[in-house]
Formats: sequence, structure tokens, C-alpha cells
Amino acid sequence: MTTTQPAPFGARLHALAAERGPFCVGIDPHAVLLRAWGYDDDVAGLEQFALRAVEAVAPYVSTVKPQSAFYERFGSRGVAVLERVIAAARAAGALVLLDVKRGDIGSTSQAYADAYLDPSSPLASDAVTLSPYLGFGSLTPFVESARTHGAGLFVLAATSNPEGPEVQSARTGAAFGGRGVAATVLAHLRALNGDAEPLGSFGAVVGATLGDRGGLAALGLEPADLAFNGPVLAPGYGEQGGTTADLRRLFGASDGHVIATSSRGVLRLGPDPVALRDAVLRANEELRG
Ligand SMILES: O=c1ccn([C@@H]2O[C@H](COP(=O)(O)O)[C@@H](O)[C@H]2O)c(=O)[nH]1
Repeated sequence: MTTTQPAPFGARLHALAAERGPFCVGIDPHAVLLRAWGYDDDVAGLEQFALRAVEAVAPYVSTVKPQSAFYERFGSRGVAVLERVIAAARAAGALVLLDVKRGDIGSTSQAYADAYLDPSSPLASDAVTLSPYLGFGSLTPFVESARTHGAGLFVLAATSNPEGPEVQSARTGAAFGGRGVAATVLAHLRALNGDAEPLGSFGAVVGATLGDRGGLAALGLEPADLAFNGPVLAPGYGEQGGTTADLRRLFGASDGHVIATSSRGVLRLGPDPVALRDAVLRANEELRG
């Protein structure tokens, strides 16, 4: 029996962002949003909210990003809802980036990779977010699984929260290059992506809010560090204060590889599906402009 090799995530994202735009919607069912949409903060409310949001936005964006925590808080029934959210978003043609920020010793990373990247898993997604703070090499099982299954990875480099620089601006020891943590993560990603065309599959999380925090320099980063031939997930767009102008300052005129993501900023416009759809169409237009 022959199996077809899936197209690499970077190529799929590049094509879909060119077609639909580079905006990503976070499907984050906060309790306060469930109530604002008229639902109870329970599993039934979670499911109705999340599937309604996916139905309204997923056909119009390249990527949706469910935040696993909001489903896990309801235990196994919440995780079952997450499985249905992933399936519905993919059926609408969007790529699913599952925000789980995993990272552990290699043998455990392999189990996480099997859970999120192996197509036979009920939680299989197109890409996941990862934490590199057990050492970038501990993520190797994710890298190998991503290559096998045509999936993508987004590794935390310069997060959108104000507490991030405490760790991310620290310098590695001389034996590890002596550069900042964020720069070291980006250098690993550059090596993984090589000269993959049109875009590598190994991405970084770089907050859209970075401009407010003294920009790249505050993390010991130089503009060249951002040229790692992979996609960038830019959270903090909207609700946390990041703007399209901030992204332009950080990344210049992106060719669609910078995926700005917003959750609350879009979801609080619901439940009206037209308002939700128009918000994502506007965001795609603005980011492209
Ligand atoms: O640096 C990071 C990494 C991930 N996130 C996640 O993105 C969304 C942001 O939600 P908003 O409502 O648009 O603020 C959320 O799921 C975070 O866990 C981030 O904010 N920053």
C-alpha cells in the first residue's frame, strides 16, 4: 500500500494565507464570553459557543487557534468539544493551530507529538505551539513528527506578555553561544527551516506587543534574527494592544508569513455571525494592506 506524503505545513500556510489572508482567530471560550453570548458556563455552553464561532469565521481565515486550556477546564467532555472544534474548523478549510504550549523531556514530548500531530489521533491538528524551556533539543520528537505528518510547530521565542523578557532576554552560557534565549530559539528554527520553499514549517511565537516593550533590542534581538524562513505567530494583536502598525515596524512588509492572532478582540463581537465574519475580513484586509 502506498501512502501519500502530506504537503509541508509551511507550504500549506503560505498558499492559504495568500488566498484568505494572514489573520488567525483564537477560539478561546472565556466564561465571560459564554455569558455575553447568552450561554451558561458549562459544557453545553462551551460547545455551542465554540462551534458557532468556528462556523462564523473559519471559512474566511487561513488559521484558527483554539486555546486548549479553555476546553480542558471542563475535563474529558471539554476535550471532546475541542476534538469537534478541530474537525469543524478543518472541514471549513482552515488550518488548525492548537495552542497547547507543550514541551517536556524527549520521551514525553514524543507522546505529546503523537497526541497532537499524528493524523490518527482525535486531537490531530495542523500545528501546535511549543515551549522550548527544557532545551530546544527536547523538542526533537515534535520536529520529527512534524516532518513525517506535514505538520507545523510554533515555538515560543518572544511572547506577548510583559513577564516574558525575564526569561527570554537572559543569555545562554558561553558553551551554548552566549546569545539571548529568544535569539537562540530563532537560530534553531533557522537551522530547521534551511532554505525550504516557499516557507519552512518551523515557526516562532513573537508577540505583536513587542513594540511596547522596547522592541527587539530589549530582548537582545536584531532584525536579522527574525529572518528564519519560517512563519511567525503574532499574538497580542487587538485585545493586548498590538496593532498592524506594530507588526509593520517589527517585520516590515511581510509576504504573508506573519500570522496575527486575536481571540477576545473578535469573539466579543459575537454571537452575530455577520459581525464576526466582517471583523475577520476587515482584519485580513488591513494586514494585507
Ligand atoms: O505569547 C503569547 C502566546 C500565546 N498567547 C495566546 O494567544 C491568545 C491571545 O488571546 P487574546 O484574547 O487575543 O488576548 C490566548 O490564547 C493566549 O494564550 C498569547 O496571548 N501570547
